[in-house]
Amino acid sequence: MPVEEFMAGWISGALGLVLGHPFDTVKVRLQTQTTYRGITDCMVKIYRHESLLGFFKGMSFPIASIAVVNSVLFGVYSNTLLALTATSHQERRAQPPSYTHVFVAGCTGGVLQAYCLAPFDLIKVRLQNQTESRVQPGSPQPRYRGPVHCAATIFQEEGPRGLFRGAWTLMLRDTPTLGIYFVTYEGLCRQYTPEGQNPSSATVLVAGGFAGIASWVTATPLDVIKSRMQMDGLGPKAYHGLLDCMVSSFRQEGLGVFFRGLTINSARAFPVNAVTFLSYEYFLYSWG
Ligand SMILES: CN(C)C(=N)NCCC[C@H](N)C(=O)O
Repeated sequence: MPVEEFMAGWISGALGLVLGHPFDTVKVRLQTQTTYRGITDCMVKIYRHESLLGFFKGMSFPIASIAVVNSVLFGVYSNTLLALTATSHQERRAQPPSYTHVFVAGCTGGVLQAYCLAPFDLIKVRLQNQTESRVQPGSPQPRYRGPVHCAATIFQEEGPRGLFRGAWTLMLRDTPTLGIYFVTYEGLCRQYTPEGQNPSSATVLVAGGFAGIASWVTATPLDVIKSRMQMDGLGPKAYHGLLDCMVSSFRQEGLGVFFRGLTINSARAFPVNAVTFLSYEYFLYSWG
């Protein structure tokens, strides 16, 4: 099993993550809290109350976890394509796989990465939703002191299964959307690259960016529900499951609730995934 794909997936994921984390914090706040009037209001309030550090809350853990998550995604994707088409990454430019194979491989990567991502994502969302200031003396102590304390507290208060709160929704979100992610990337690369050649860096950047947007636009409705289910372990339970969360969010806030964070998700997706794909292709090319 080629391990380069796993390594390249890890490093490229980490680069994309640092770039996109401030956008991600704003998105999570907009999806789960009703105190903000929009993206600008949310950004101004975070900056005033929590300083620049507020945008980077909950980032240390994803940096560690991206090693697992992104390497699983790209490694499983590429190795599934290898199993389906018997072509390696280098051979695929001359013998491109069918879009059905690309979609199936993307979905397979999506299921497995969602399973690994679930506890890390839960901790990230809980930490991002703490609005207490770290820099103002005398302000109230946040519930979680950091990622390890957060994991231990969830384990104690909500049990081991608590660490997988929202995992099904995450899997439903990621399985088809990661198929869409890789199909969009492949489609755009093929469209703008002469047959048999490798795509240029500009093509990889644009195709990666649009792959990110296409997948996040389709992922946003379940992303909102996933974030709400993850926050539901705190205090009295508001939802009896995924369907109940969808129905009661719709009843209380209308159809628009499923598109909360869509703009910020798309704005974040372009640079993050442009950098992710560019560095992924670069590492595979230089190690190849
Ligand atoms: C729609 N979904 C779930 C994705 N496209 N997932 C792939 C993750 C890529 C990158 N780390 C990111 O966070 O955008």
